[in-house]
Amino acid sequence: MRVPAVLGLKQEVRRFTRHSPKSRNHSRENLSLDRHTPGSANSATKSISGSIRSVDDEIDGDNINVVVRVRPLNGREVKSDDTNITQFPGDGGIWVEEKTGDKLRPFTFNVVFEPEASQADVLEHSGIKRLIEMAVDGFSTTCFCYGQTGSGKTHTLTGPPHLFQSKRTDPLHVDHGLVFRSFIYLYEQLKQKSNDSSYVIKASYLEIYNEKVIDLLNTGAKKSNLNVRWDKKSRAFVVDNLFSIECEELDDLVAVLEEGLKNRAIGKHNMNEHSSRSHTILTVHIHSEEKATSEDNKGVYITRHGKINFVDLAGSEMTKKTKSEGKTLEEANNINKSLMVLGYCIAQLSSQKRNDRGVHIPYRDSKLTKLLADSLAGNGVTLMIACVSPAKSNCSETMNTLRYAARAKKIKTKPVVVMDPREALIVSLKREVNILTQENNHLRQLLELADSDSGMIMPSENSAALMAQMGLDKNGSKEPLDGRDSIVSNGSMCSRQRHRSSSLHLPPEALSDFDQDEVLILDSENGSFASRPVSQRSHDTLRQVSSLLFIATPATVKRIDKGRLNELNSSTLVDLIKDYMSENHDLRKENQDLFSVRDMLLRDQELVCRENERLLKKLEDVTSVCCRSPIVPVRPTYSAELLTASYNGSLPRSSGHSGSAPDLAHLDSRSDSRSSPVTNVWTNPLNDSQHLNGTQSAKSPDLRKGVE
Ligand SMILES: Nc1ncnc2c1ncn2[C@@H]1O[C@H](COP(=O)(O)OP(=O)(O)OP(=O)(O)O)[C@@H](O)[C@H]1O
Repeated sequence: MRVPAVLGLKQEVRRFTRHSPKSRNHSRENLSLDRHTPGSANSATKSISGSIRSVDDEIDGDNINVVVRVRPLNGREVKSDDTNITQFPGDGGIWVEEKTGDKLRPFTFNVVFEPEASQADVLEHSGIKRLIEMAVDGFSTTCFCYGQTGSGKTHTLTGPPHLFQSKRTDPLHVDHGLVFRSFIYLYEQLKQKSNDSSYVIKASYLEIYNEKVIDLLNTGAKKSNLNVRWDKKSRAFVVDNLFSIECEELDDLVAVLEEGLKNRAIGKHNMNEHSSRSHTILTVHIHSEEKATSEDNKGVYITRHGKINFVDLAGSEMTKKTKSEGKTLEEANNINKSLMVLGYCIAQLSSQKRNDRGVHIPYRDSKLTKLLADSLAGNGVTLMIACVSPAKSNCSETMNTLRYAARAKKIKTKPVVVMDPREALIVSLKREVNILTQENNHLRQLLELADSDSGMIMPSENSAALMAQMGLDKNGSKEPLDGRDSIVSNGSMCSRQRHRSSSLHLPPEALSDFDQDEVLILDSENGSFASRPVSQRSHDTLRQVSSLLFIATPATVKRIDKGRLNELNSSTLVDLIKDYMSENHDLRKENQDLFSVRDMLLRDQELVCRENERLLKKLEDVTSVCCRSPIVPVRPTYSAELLTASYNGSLPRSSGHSGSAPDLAHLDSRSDSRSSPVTNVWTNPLNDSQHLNGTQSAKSPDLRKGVE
């Protein structure tokens, strides 16, 4: 479904699909994380015993969320009789046996996935779903996989290499990784959103190979090194000239993934047949536009720019073990160097000293850390998946990874919603106008300009004479007032004081009795002045108004001896009242100016909206002629198949797939496992007493060392 929508000021090529937000659980401009618990994830969590502690439940404020995935022993390790050194006590714990017979080293994370955990489990319980939801809501989010070479990072993110190598990818394959599954979840989310919102999805894919940034979607520019620079406006590092492909449908996004996987640098070494020789960052940008519904922002369209980065880091390597030589050795050195900088940044960010001033985080020391800077300690939300091998032969690497991960867990970020600056300004100005309008009303009340008997200035003999002298009618008004700004009624007339020391000719002693934050009210009975307090808030507001409209701020309020006002001569009183009248006039003008600012903003916005509508119509014409990026290859349609029902739920047996029939056997087995409480998920040997007493006895960890 494609419907033109009203947009902000972007001149980009856009296509729109309207979706409906059913529940917006995150406060949009809230800086802290909401604890969102998607029902499905939660119910699944409950059915799984053992070493899972869902991030959904346990998220630690705005700390980086860290989960660990332990891969199964691989063929080579099994062949060489390598042993498993990891144990899973439950509750996000993992124990590692550093030396045979030695005490176990305990670590705790948000979630630990045991070797039997499936790819679907990682989607359900890693917290990635919440990240996607937050990205849809305008947050900048990142999921990155970290670990030694061959520990399963690429497997976790994109699945085994053969998955996308065949001509026709099976969209229902159980081995599909987190990225593919997240794409489906993302489009499901968008589909559920209301008609009030429109979304544009764009994707870019880059790799950092030997410290060169290469666009994986722009094969024309053969491996040219893109420039990474600091962007003042977005206050982040950006890559110049990176291709960004608009993805109207799930298929487009999958095509981007395929294209990137095809072009990324893969090598072979002793520990991995398909080793990633570069770090890759796949970014999905989610531009959303929603009509504001709150009273304050009615009529305003709020644009948000959320994104989700999937970062597949190349694995750290012991070159002795991998037996790297020549080109592979050079790659390994570069990989290790950038990972070392990343590790150093993580250590600095997590250290207590960070709160001290002057702690330097060396983001600039590598392209990887530059591009991850915002995810690590900026305004984003981050999920780290630490991948480890359970094999004894990889013990030191596993310990290193877990130590890194434990450090990363301590890093705090400050998530914020990224809004279009212009729209953010409109929203904040509207809010300000609203506050000022209220404040003006409040001030009027304070000044008793509304219908009020007390403190009202009824022309007494004295004042009537004075007013006649000033050419005022008995209402104290010189000119007719418009309805909206009428601030004089029932013959009342008063004002607050402003800078008028020069125009007032009051004797100094007459000013001594008044507090600074008071206004003068002329008493109708005896023609004398009485003081009324002005709140601090009113003063603040006056200051705000002044700064908005460039009007001088009242600095102080004069002190006047009310008892001696009657002693003032009539010309002084005339001056005083004239001054109040001009003050009154100023107030009215201020009010008018505020209204015109608001009207101007609304008019401006209206124009922008119309212009956008026009551009959209044009774009509709253009996109109907050329609706696919030439970079993205045409591929079979996943969308119809996968989005008609949840990937994890039951899909219809008859599908609109143009190619071969989907592998429903996989699907069935998955559905079966879901419906049964006994899932094919990791089990916790320690929760299972039989297991405990049987072959796999868990040793008690050396708790004196403390949980990391
Ligand atoms: N959880 C798992 N279940 C089954 N096989 C796995 C799992 N994790 C990894 N593997 C297999 O182990 C091998 C190495 O995994 P992978 O290539 O993902 O490692 P990596 O950490 O990305 O390595 P590198 O850093 O060298 O790229 C692959 O054949 C992969 O399919």
